[in-house]
Amino acid sequence: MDQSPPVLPELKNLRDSIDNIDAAIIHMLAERFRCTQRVGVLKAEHKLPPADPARETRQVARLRELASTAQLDPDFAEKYLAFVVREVIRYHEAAARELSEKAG
Ligand SMILES: C=C(O[C@@H]1C=C(C(=O)O)C=C[C@H]1O)C(=O)O
Repeated sequence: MDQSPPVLPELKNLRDSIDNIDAAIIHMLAERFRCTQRVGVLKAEHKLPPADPARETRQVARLRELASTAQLDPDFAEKYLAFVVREVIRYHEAAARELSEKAG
């Protein structure tokens, strides 16, 4: 017999939406990383630095504004961006290393 407590229909509906939203976020992040991978290759080929702090400053301001409008904590939005950008820059550094190793 099923001993688990009954799950309220509203809880199940909310969890279904949460699962859909998480799936959408994963797909969007995958697309974002596809773009940034290509940016990393372009930067390596043109000897541009992996990080662009001026661009990041503009992105932080923009995301904080969007978060405020959407009633999301702007500090959380900024932390999210910093987390993602840190990973992107790691990839860009690796792309630059790979290219310079290939060039010998
Ligand atoms: C993707 C880029 O490289 C880095 C990563 C960024 C990002 O993930 O949004 C933004 C700026 C750069 O530090 C870029 O320069 O556009």
